[in-house]
Amino acid sequence: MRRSPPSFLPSLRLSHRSVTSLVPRTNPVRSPLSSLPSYPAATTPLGPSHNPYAIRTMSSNSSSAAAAANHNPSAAKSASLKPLDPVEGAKRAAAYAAVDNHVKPQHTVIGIGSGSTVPYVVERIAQQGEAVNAKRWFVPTGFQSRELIIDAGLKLGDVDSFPFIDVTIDGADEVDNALNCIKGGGACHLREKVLAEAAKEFVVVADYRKNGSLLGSKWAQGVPVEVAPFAYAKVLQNLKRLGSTNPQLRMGKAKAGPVVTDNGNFCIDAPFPETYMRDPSDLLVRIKLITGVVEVGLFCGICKSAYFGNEDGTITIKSVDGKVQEGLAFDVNTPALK
Ligand SMILES: O=C(CO)[C@H](O)[C@H](O)COP(=O)(O)O
Repeated sequence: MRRSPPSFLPSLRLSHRSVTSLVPRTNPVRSPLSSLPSYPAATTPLGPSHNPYAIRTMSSNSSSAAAAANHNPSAAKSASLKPLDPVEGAKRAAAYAAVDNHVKPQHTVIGIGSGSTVPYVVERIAQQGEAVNAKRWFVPTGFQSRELIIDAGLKLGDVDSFPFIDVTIDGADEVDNALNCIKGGGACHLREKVLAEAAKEFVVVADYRKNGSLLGSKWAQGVPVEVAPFAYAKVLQNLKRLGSTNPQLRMGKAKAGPVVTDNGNFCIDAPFPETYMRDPSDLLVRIKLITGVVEVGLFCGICKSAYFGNEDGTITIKSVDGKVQEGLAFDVNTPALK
């Protein structure tokens, strides 16, 4: 269940945008974080069968310790979280560790990225408790993270109200050793890059499949390129001319026609040969200079730390200074820092 509007409401000066986050919504079952484990999938409008970013557990037992911990953070002290399959478990471990290390009580503006790892970020932040979260604003990178923020009962901000962000945490499709990233697997990379650049610290969370050394070796479908719809055919042509092998307009999965981004644009996936991927900053500039391109899913020189959950339950942390810490033990049942 969503919590009631907090008692600090009258003392805050709220923008019209922000107020919506404090008004209880009529549908109580939108969140993969709080309520979904308690409802059969068939009755959830955006439940696991519809929402690719819903958190998936190994069993459908509704009385999970995770749900209990989400509703009552103190429950996390006495009950263990439900085990997840290795990939989901890796996402959760990475997200929890990153939140514990980078989302501190003094942080009041937090950017929330997109994808299937980010729900665990929001889950861990919610576990930090109402007292600390009441002082914070959360800025989303798109529709999905906006819903996550609202459904977790957190205060929704916008980047035009908060152009300076303390920390943004986001997923990635692939990260190299210099912490360059491919992003945009969910076609959210324009807003994701704005929030990454607006943040004092940009932290990436991902499972082990995203931990690479040469961009494009693990994420083979190409560099996501957001384009103005009317220009897509010309951009496809120019991407080929630039050297992309078979760039494709991204098509919807359960809709006829192209994927339309949160900004009303199209998305092209442009694979490039290894020689191009060896210098992602150079490739980024070349693609961005094509007229009609709105943003490129290459994030170069922005990320400060990347957290990867591993199959064996450990985590790996790569830092921008080149330091790599591997095989770190992390217990997701440790209560969140308050
Ligand atoms: O860039 C993104 C969306 O545009 C996502 O952050 C990226 O696709 C990673 O997603 P996931 O956490 O599901 O692996």
